[in-house]
Amino acid sequence: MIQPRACQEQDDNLRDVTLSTQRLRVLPSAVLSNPALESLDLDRNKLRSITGISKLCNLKKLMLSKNEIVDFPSEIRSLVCLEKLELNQNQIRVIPEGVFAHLPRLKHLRLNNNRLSALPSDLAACQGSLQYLNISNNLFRTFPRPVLQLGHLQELYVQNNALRQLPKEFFQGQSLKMFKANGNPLREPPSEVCAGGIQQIRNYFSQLQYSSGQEDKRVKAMFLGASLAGKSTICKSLKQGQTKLVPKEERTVGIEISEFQIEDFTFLFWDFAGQLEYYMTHHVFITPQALVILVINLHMYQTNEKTFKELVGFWINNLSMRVPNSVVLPVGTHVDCCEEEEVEEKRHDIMTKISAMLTERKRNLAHFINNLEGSEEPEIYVDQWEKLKEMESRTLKVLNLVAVNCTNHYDIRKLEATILKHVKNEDLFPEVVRVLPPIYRQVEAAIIDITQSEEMANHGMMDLQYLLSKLSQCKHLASLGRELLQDILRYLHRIGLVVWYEEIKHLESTVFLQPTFLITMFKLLVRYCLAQQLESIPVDTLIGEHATIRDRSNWVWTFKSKAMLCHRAVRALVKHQLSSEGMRDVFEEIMGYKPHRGRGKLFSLLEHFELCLEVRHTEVLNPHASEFVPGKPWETTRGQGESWYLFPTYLNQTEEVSEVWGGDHPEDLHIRAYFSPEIPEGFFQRLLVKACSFYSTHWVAKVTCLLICNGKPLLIKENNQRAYSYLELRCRKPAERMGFQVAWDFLMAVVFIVQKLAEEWPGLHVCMKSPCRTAGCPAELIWPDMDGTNAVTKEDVKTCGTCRHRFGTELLLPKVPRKLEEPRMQTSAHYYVTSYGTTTFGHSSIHVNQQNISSE
Ligand SMILES: Nc1nc2c(ncn2[C@@H]2O[C@H](COP(=O)(O)OP(=O)(O)OP(=O)(O)O)[C@@H](O)[C@H]2O)c(=O)[nH]1
Repeated sequence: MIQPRACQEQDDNLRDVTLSTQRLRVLPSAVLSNPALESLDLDRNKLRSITGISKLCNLKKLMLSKNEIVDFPSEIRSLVCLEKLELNQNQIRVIPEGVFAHLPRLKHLRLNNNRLSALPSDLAACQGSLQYLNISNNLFRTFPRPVLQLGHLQELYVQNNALRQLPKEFFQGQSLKMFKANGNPLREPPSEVCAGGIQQIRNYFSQLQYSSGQEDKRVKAMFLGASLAGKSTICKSLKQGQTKLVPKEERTVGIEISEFQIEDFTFLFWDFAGQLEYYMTHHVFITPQALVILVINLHMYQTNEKTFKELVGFWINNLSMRVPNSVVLPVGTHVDCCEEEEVEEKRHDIMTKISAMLTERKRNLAHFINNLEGSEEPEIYVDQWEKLKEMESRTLKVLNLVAVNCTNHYDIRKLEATILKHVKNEDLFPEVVRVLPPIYRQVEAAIIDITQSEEMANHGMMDLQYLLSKLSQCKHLASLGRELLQDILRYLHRIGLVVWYEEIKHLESTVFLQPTFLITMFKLLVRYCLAQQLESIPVDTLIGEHATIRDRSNWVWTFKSKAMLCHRAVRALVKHQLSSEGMRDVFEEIMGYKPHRGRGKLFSLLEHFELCLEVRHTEVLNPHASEFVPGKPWETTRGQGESWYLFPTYLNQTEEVSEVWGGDHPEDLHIRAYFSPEIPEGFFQRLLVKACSFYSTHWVAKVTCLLICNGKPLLIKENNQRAYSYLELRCRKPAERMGFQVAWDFLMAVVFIVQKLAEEWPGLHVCMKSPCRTAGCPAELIWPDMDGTNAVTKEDVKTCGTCRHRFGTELLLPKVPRKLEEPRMQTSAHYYVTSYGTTTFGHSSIHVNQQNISSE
């Protein structure tokens, strides 16, 4: 029977009972007979009702998250002392009137992940007490009116509903400190404004007091597809309203951006280069809420799996992972080079294969969900189950393929009409129309004037303060303050018109008025044939950087063998490339003014987007290293020689890591992170950058990486095969029992870096498994949820369902057995990476800022 953890040990006055994850269907009578109870945690059970709870009239906290409640339990009205109520992740549709009127002390209410579309009006009775309300992931179409009266509310979460509008009255009070509304088709204020936070929303509404809002109809269209598909041709033809054939030699480098009008819609076209080398920057530029135009050269297309994968499948997979809610319009070009039936046959083949891909994705997700539901303990997989369910609800909308001959004016007009028809469809694009205060448009127009003016430098970079003074010179913008300008820039950044990375310290006061230049910066170091570029740096450029031909040879050697470049090499390379593109004048601006000092804007960008990593590259002992004196702070010696940067994209060897690791051993602690549908392009390289910033002793290679922590090695290997993509993590089996804690902490830290990174691909499913330790046994153990509140698993021994061998749990999972004499821990150890640089192990955490580690 049930073993209520706390109840077992309870004395008569027990006030706090935890009964989570017990598969309860009814409340145990032992609990109901304890009226002194103040806190009852019933998370993750199978409760449909909580009959009898009204007896617990002293209850202050009631947690019922992740149960099977459909009808709101009205008995809660008797719990008049209640301060905290959690009913999230149930199936509640309606909350009756007459419950909250009796809960005047309620401070904290979680109702997220239910099916609510309204709140009862008596919720207003909690206005003196309620501070936290979460109604995210429900079905609200309008903002619930009772919330307007909650004058003490400090946190409100309404994400992932169907809200179109937020009421300005709600933002008039000053108590609100946290508000999240992403995932709603908001027009007023638009999501891009809401993303700026409460103050930006308040400013937005106060602007609307002076003049009424204007409708802005704007669409970002991204042209994706393989090289030479015809992306630039379509983009330019649509822009100019006539056929505009692009010569073959004029390949797109990086991304090109252009803006134009069709009727009253403003289109921002992002034309992505099709060459593989640029895929590394896609995570920066492929953003949600855009119309994706997937361009396919029908002449090149063959009705076989291989060309489908290359020209279409690759993109569909990437879009499903990165922007799973997108609308995709496939456009087939070169129909003039095909027979009429051929076009039809290929169109049919492409559409059939795309829908087969989407069906397969759905089937895989359903299969994962079934696996979890059918497992022996489904309740320990609730988080994974929910994430899969959410993923299942998001799918690409792929429209019918339009076949065009780009040399034909009529076909271009036809394509234009099709695009317009789709963007006018509110079901497809609920967020196309945004209501904005007129000042937003005025600032935008003034910025466009500035960028087109004579005095504007080619690079389009401008200091924020200078921009403000320029804009203030415009007649109607004289009163524009810094805060409002920042709001508007944030908005323009989110819609893609300017680029302003305020979150990067080094760039917070630089606005890129022409985003194309930013892409020019990226492609200085993320490009095809970088080694040849390095080899061709002319002697006078080398001399300018105090380098010799011999240095250049060394740079080439280190780059080819280790994918590393030193600071001087980067400077010389960038100078050389800028000169050959006639942009030598921006060199100092982007690389910093003095050699060896100051890293310049380029590195801030590359590091922020995890494209490179500053590494140590010392081959000799350092005679200047400071002496370690026990009890005194020890400082690592910095500034020894030059900085080196690792560019994992260009790694091509694997031997070095294998040599240091010394080969796999059957005894190793061994786990796998499975990726579905596949490991995204650039994922592994970015993982290397992240993980190696945490662990400064590391060896890296093309598909493997070895990290060292406390002298212990951890190996990460990538295996990206179709339908079998995983990262393998290995540690040596510890010699004694307590060594497991250290090994699992290390593995877990990397697992959390993997999971954190995977969040950037909302359509990507990552599942952790431990293979059975019997040689040849194919069984794998799926890891339970790691939500920090539950012990990973209760047993100390696991039996393999296939080979029936029994193993100590610590060999398979991060569950380390307690020593017998050890007292029971109050809370289970938990781990998470809260932001880029913080990781928590059990009860302590470390903050990592690049390679500086400090404990908190
Ligand atoms: N005959 C014919 N030629 C086309 C058509 N569409 C594009 N082209 C030609 O195909 C070549 C490649 O077109 P682009 O528009 O440069 O292709 P892209 O997809 O931008 O290529 P990348 O810059 O490599 O990414 C150009 O020479 C175009 O003139 C078409 O429908 N018919």
